Amino acid sequence: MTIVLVASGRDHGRPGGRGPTTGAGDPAGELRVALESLDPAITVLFRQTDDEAELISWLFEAVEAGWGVVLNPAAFTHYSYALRDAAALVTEAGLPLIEVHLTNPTSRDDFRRASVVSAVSTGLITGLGFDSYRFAVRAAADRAAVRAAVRAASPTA
Ligand SMILES: O=C1C[C@@](O)(C(=O)O)C[C@@H](O)[C@@H]1O
Repeated sequence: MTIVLVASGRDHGRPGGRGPTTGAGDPAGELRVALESLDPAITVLFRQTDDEAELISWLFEAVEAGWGVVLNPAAFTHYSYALRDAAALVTEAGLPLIEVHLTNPTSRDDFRRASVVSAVSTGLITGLGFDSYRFAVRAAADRAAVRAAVRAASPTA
């Protein structure tokens, strides 16, 4: 089962940082350790950028490939209707999209109280640092597995 982890935000992509590296590279540091504890049947692909158009293109790619998505939209969370529409295509295709925030944005600035992505996300995990990614990958993989099982039991579902 393949889950693509799509992250924006400079902290996530810093060379030698704790989060995903750029492109499809290996994760660094804490995130690698966290994801190594997951089920080996789950393949996690990493994508990191601060470019909105690139983020959107990766959501289109997930729809075409049938991948579940873990998405940290960083500040795009709070205003990007373009990203929201692309996220909606993922969930409308029956694929899980788990929105992730390392912090709890609602306890920060007022403008962070609203997420324009949450209404179309399968679920939301916030405030658990890098564990947010681990739980989100787990949730996306579980959702995809349940859907596959339901489809196998009832091909018209
Ligand atoms: O860039 C980020 C990081 C963030 O998405 C998080 O992971 O906590 C929360 C956002 O509000 C902020 O703009």
